[in-house]
Amino acid sequence: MRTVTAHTALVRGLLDPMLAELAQATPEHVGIGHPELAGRVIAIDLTAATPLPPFENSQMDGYAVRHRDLLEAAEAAEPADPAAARSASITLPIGRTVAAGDAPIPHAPGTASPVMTGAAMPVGADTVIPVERANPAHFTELSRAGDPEPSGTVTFASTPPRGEFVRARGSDLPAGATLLTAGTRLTPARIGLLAGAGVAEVPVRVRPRVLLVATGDEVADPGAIRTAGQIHDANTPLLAALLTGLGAEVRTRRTGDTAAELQHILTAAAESVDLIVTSGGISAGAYEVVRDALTEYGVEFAGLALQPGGPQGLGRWAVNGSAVPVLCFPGNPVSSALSAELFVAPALRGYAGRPEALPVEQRTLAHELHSPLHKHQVRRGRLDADGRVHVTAPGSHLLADLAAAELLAHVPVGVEHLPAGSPIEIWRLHD
Ligand SMILES: Nc1nc2c(c(=O)[nH]1)N[C@H]1C(S)=C(S)[C@@H](COP(=O)(O)OP(=O)(O)OC[C@H]3O[C@@H](n4cnc5c(N)ncnc54)[C@H](O)[C@@H]3O)O[C@H]1N2
Ligand code: MOO
Repeated sequence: MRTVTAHTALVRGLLDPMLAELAQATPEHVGIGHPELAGRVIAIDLTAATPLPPFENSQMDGYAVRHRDLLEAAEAAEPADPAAARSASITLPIGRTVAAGDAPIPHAPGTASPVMTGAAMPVGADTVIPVERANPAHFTELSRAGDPEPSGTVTFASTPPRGEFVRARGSDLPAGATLLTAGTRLTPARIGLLAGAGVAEVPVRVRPRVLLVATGDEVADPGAIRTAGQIHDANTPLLAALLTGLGAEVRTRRTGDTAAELQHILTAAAESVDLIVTSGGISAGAYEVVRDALTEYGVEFAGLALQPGGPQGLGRWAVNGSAVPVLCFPGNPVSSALSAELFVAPALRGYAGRPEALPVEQRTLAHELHSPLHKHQVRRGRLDADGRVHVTAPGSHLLADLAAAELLAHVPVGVEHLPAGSPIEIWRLHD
């Protein structure tokens, strides 16, 4: 039996060169507001064309002043005592108002210009005093460019530090600085950064295109069961959701137990996909459509020291000059889901700029368990209130237990029995 480690290396030998090639492919350009941008991966290093913020602006609704004017007015009020001057109240004439979105205006020296949060600092002013620290503590006169000259005054109780509440041009990022490097996954905050920097179209890595083919005469569409003995297709929706969540662009097909039909599907799709994944039809039965259809094309089938997920196939669909990697998963839903998690997910996470592995923890078993001696067993389970691991039955048809699971518990090869209280490695699901 092949070990999980050996099979993983063979799968990565197929997936890694394919993904490396995709990472170098011509990037796709996705609009900055497109809902599908989140989770995509930057294809090339991006730099800031302008500084962020692009102009000096106010951090508060308040009065823009020249700090020197405050100092001079305070000294005039308390000429003999510099300490008293710092806390002397100062009255200035009100200047022109500037609102967010207005073009920058000149600041008349010796005045206090009403300024709103985000508005360009009046040119010549260097400090902002929030309106609630002024007297009156609300705006009394707002006179924008083109309005009649303002005539009132405003009083400040003391002199703030120079530059207070002014956001300097480039204080977030200077022009030419790196916004994001190639390979970075787009989180909401990173999308916000690109948008703030004025990037309209984002060059992202193309998504791996995966053809998913579920097989089996017994497998039917939702609501389409016509005879006893048929079951609903759980694997296609499950694997499609899993692979889509990993960043793949998934297309799906279903076929019965006729090898020629499966061969036809694969040949038709081979030119337009980067990976083929099949489910079912690979074990020891009489009607193993995947094994029958792919063996003659050099796809190799092996038994792994793994449960669930024992039977696996791997190779390339090499027809008409294409050589698309093919992975064949067992038909049981839990087996195919775990096969995808163990063998495909790490590579796709890496391509998507995420940590390859699920979060790993060492925990304690709440109860005893048994495992096949010569296989690596992966059990599904949950943590109790004390953080101990409870696992469910090992059957690979148990979809409800998989759906309720929050962890995978690993029992290594060579272990047949673990008593309650044993240490056990778990992988956290739902990252
Ligand atoms: N004599 C032996 N029989 C089996 C062995 C073995 O070593 N010797 N291995 C068992 C193990 S382990 C697994 S896993 C399965 C794998 O079988 P296949 O990959 O050939 O898959 P199928 O036989 O087509 O299906 C297995 C099981 O899963 C159901 N299934 C299939 N497709 C779907 C789907 N799309 N949605 C929901 N359920 C699906 C199918 O009806 C079967 O019940 O073989 C064991 N047998
Ligand atoms: O290996 Mo199978 O996947 O146990 O059910």
